[in-house]
Amino acid sequence: MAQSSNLARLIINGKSAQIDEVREAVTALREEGHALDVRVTWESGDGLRLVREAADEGVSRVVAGGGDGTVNEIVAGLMAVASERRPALGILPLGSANDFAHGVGLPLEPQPALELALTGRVHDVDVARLGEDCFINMATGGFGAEITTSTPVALKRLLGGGAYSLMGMLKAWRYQPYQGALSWPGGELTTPLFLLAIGNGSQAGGGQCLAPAAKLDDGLLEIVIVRHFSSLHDMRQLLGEIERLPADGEFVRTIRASRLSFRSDTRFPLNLDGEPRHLQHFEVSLEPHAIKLSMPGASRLLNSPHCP
Ligand SMILES: Nc1ncnc2c1ncn2[C@@H]1O[C@H](COP(=O)(O)OP(=O)(O)OP(=O)(O)O)[C@@H](O)[C@H]1O
Ligand SMILES: [Mg+2]
Repeated sequence: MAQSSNLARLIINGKSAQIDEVREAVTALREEGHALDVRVTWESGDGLRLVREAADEGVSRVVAGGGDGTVNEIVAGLMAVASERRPALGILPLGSANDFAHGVGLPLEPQPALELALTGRVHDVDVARLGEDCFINMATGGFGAEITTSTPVALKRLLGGGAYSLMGMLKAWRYQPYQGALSWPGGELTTPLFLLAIGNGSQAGGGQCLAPAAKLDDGLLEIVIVRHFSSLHDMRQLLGEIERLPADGEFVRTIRASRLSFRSDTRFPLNLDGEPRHLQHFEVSLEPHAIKLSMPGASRLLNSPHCP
């Protein structure tokens, strides 16, 4: 069935299904006349199936209710639907970090968030494919994967402590660099890696803005490659470079490319929109303008933002 309807469907993580403000927001939008129905996930994989069902039933807009992991699964579900039948996407942020929602500049209160998800203007945004997975926000690897899976509070404390505490923690963790061979259109690099961030969106790890120039609609990924270091002196230099993100620094290299190929000597820890993976080899490519996302026109993640 073609998606000509005004049917909207909220697919919500079961963890958040009984929150009073969420129930009130759904009721309020129905009272405004929106045809909104709700499906609840129980476990991993449900989001994928529920998106497929929504598309088969002619739903025109799917709202992902949950954290970054839920958004990731709903996006993967949308990407599995043929583009001409693919519903648009709205987001009701209900996670602990909500990095994608923060980056986009979505409202975080359930009622305004659901209102925007259903009624906002849609913008075509890119989606990254990494093997069988997708990500819409950011993939982080190496130490980046570790920090984006730790809690925002622990991370803030750690980074707030500066180079000395970070060095101590790396020693305590016995952090070993991963040898990475990277190539992209126009360049290649083989280096011991401390951190890799591949941004379609800009922030991960509970507010860490690792790819500040990334845009969702420019057909490019902002890729930040951080080389490993061995002394406190090097680490200070590295932290300084991370602040500035030079194109070709001593430790930090920042690239904008539509694809990236990566190979390591062991399985490399990766985190895709908050979902952990371990891969020795991967290819990332971008599918331009793959999803219609309901978002503020003035979002700083749009290449050509426009006010409503
Ligand atoms: N009913 C449920 N209870 C618990 N977990 C669920 C349920 N339904 C789905 N999941 C799992 O929850 C994960 C997604 O969680 P999500 O990212 O939405 O929340 P979060 O981790 O709390 O938020 P954030 O990523 O912002 O910290 C997925 O891996 C999914 O498999
Ligand atoms: Mg981009």
